[in-house]
Amino acid sequence: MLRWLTAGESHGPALMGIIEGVPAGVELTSGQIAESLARRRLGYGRGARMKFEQDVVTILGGVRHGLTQGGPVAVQVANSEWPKWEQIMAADPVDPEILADQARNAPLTRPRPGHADFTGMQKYGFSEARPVLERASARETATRVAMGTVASQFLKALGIELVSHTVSIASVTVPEGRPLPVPANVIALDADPLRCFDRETSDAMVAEVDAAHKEGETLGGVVEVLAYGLPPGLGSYVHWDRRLDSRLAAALMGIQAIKGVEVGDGFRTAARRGSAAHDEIVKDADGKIIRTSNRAGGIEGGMSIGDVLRVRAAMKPIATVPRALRTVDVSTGEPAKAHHQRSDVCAVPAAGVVAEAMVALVLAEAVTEKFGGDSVAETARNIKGYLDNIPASLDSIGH
Ligand SMILES: Cc1cc2nc3c(=O)[nH]c(=O)nc-3n(C[C@H](O)[C@H](O)[C@H](O)COP(=O)(O)O)c2cc1C
Ligand SMILES: C=C(O[C@@H]1CC(C(=O)O)=C[C@@H](OP(=O)(O)O)[C@H]1O)C(=O)O
Repeated sequence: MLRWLTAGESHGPALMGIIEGVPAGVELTSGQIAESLARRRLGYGRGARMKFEQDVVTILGGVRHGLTQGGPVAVQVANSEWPKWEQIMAADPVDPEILADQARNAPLTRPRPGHADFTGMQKYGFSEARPVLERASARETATRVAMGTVASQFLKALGIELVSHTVSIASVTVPEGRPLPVPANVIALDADPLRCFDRETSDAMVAEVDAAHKEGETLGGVVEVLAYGLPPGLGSYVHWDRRLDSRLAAALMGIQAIKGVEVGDGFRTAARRGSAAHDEIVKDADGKIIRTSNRAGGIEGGMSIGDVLRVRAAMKPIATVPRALRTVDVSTGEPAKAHHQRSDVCAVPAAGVVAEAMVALVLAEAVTEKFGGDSVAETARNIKGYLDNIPASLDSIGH
């Protein structure tokens, strides 16, 4: 069993994540987590905060000399901007006069449409939006990426590797039928301004972000996560909440601003006829059972089939639109423009890195559930034993 939790606020001293159930012997350093966090800050169209703020990683438990020890892994991501927020976000009571002096502590009474602000105030009984947005903010995804790095390192030791990339920014989309990026392409992908695998489309995406920026607009888009090297049989058809697809969908929908999830060809499959929608089972020249296509995205019946896993997530445009949206000032009851200080124009490339982390966490959980193991070597032995015992008549890809 693998479980994890995050804590911390957007402008707090640090974010914190704890992941429990990671076998011993997984290679992990704070440098690797810092590298993943740096990938999350990438992307053309992110706001000023990405430049001046820094994530400072400390592993507080569960790792010794670069290897997990089997206990919970605790990671702190400290915020280099904390000194500016020390009083406003202090855990302990602060002299109200000191707070009254700080312009950035002005009550946020103009809730932003598309954010948790308004309903969060109703639900938790706050008179302004600061306490809501501090926790609702996608700053928290830094911890998810830290937790996802632990999961990815575990998966990597078992030969499972993930790739994420940007499929579209607004209506600019990678044309259908382009080859999928593979793990060897990750460095090139991270070097692309929008983490897009198609040069021409990436150029068009940059132009789209520039145009939106100029017009005081924001953009969304679609990201895709691929997982290579999965064995068949992760997840199960026996109960809805054990299905790998339902778990992936929940994990991806749990990312701030994600409004749609697709497994394999997803919504595009719905428009096809049955004979053109599925992946036929045939024998190759060596007598191995293979699929003629991978429209299902590597999942059938809620289980991995041993082919490449492919899931997509659709992100809405950033809600803090510079050309501010209409709202009501809840302190006066008067119509107003929504609070806006700064924001990303587009955070789709970052969302891809977060989606990759969430998929890694779901897959690592599914692996520990099926194969167990107190050490990564034991997990690997258990996978081998399972694969070796699949009869020759069922010999297939991913096996
Ligand atoms: C990586 C990332 C960065 C984001 N940056 C911003 C931002 O700068 N401004 C903003 O208004 N929303 C941003 N969001 C989205 C909001 O956090 C999100 O829309 C809000 O919390 C409301 O949640 P919902 O969209 O899921 O309903 C970002 C989301 C992600 C995943
Ligand atoms: C800080 C991060 O993302 C933030 C997520 C976010 C939001 O509303 O979700 C809004 C922005 O913060 P602010 O409103 O303070 O400018 C982003 O910069 C981060 O990803 O590390």
